[in-house]
Amino acid sequence: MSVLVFDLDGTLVSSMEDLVATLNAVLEKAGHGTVPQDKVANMVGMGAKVLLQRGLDYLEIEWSDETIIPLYEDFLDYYAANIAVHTRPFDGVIPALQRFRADGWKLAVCTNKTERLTLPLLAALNMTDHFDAVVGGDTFSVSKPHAEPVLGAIQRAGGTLEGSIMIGDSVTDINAARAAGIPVVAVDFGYTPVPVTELGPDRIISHFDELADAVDGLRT
Ligand SMILES: O=C(O)COP(=O)(O)O
Ligand SMILES: [Mg+2]
Repeated sequence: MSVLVFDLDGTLVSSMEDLVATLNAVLEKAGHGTVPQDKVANMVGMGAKVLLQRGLDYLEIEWSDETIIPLYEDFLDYYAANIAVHTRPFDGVIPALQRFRADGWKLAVCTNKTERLTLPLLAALNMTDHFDAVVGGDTFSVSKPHAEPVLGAIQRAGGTLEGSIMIGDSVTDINAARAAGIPVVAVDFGYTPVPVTELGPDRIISHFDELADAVDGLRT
């Protein structure tokens, strides 16, 4: 059976407001000021530690692997306590997941968000049961754009590489899909500094209602 492998932030869920609130709460508490929301959209996709690093770079504050640690712990705590204040699945996501599953697809999440945040977020949004496997940024020793988490998600979902498709919102997802050797559908409403039209995905959709046609087009 083939697997649809979904990215999480910016693909399945609109999480920007909660990510911005968390990032800025942590930075402010440390006396570093805040980052505007439209800038944060370009910083998401490689997990919370990289988000903090990019936020500090934007504010021109020097950081080291060591000075990031307490900020990262604060981030995990604050975000865990405020994980779905504004975060919701994008329009059409849930019915699309239900339809694909009814059609015999296996479904997986492959995100660079750490498992410790991914699992509670999916639970808070009642989305856990839609998936046959959930892979986070720390499930394997490497994260997207490496192939391993994508391949691991397919394997854990009980599917085959053949016929499987990745759905994501950024270059990280597109490169991970390429590395795994599967086609990729990009959503154009996610979080990426470079528009997906410039990243060469196999298909682009603007709404989850378009995913079935995109998937059909990749299978014929
Ligand atoms: O940066 C993150 O926290 C994770 O982002 P992703 O779900 O788009 O992989
Ligand atoms: Mg994403």
